[in-house]
Amino acid sequence: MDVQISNLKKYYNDKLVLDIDNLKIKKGIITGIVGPNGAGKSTLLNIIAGMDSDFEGTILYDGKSINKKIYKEMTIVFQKISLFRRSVYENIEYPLKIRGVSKWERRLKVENILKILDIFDLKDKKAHLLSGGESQKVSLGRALVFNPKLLLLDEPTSNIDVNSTIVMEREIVNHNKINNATVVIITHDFKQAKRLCDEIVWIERGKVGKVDGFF
Ligand SMILES: Nc1ncnc2c1ncn2[C@@H]1O[C@H](COP(=O)(O)OP(=O)(O)OP(=O)(O)O)[C@@H](O)[C@H]1O
Repeated sequence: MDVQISNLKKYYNDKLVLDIDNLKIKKGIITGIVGPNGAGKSTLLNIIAGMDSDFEGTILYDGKSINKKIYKEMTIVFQKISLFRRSVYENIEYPLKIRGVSKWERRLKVENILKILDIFDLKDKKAHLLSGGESQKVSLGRALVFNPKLLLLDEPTSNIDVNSTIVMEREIVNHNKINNATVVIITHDFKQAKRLCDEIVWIERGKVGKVDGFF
């Protein structure tokens, strides 16, 4: 899925926090969004995710305005993780449940995700008892489990140790390659951006800037 952003303006209490004339997120690649604190990166990702409709301008997904079908084909992993007060298994199973996937197929998919993200031992643990890093891994699992066409990630490895970062990055890239999925990732880690991303968008004071010579 590609995303075309045109004439986007977003205000918080009369303050213009996003002002983007034209930005295209290309289909089937990993796009990194980088820039200083408070630049508007999370605000932009939330708008793309359809979580915030209070803006001026247009966002088109494969040329269409947001609708229920498009909404079901994408997901966002927030910077501030919000999991249900249920088991890790139930949290990861949820997106499949609401999409009408059968019970046996849900089990297959959830167990596969638990294995590939190396969190099988957390399966029965209550999500509100997880550490920050464990929660981030479960959140990525909950996002990957239904093979979203558009995966939006807001600093997904900010609390993650080196080995788990390798595992998470591997699965983000696998998802992109195997499913030809579009991935957008906000990161403050330039090395991570270089490792993962095919393109970089630099955001500063709500505007898209130049990134010549990044790679
Ligand atoms: N709910 C809100 N109400 C008012 N202002 C907000 C709100 N959310 C964000 N802002 C402001 O909008 C601007 C952009 O914030 P945003 O979180 O998008 O930045 P960011 O680039 O993601 O920053 P960081 O790198 O620190 O996560 C900031 O000035 C922030 O203070």
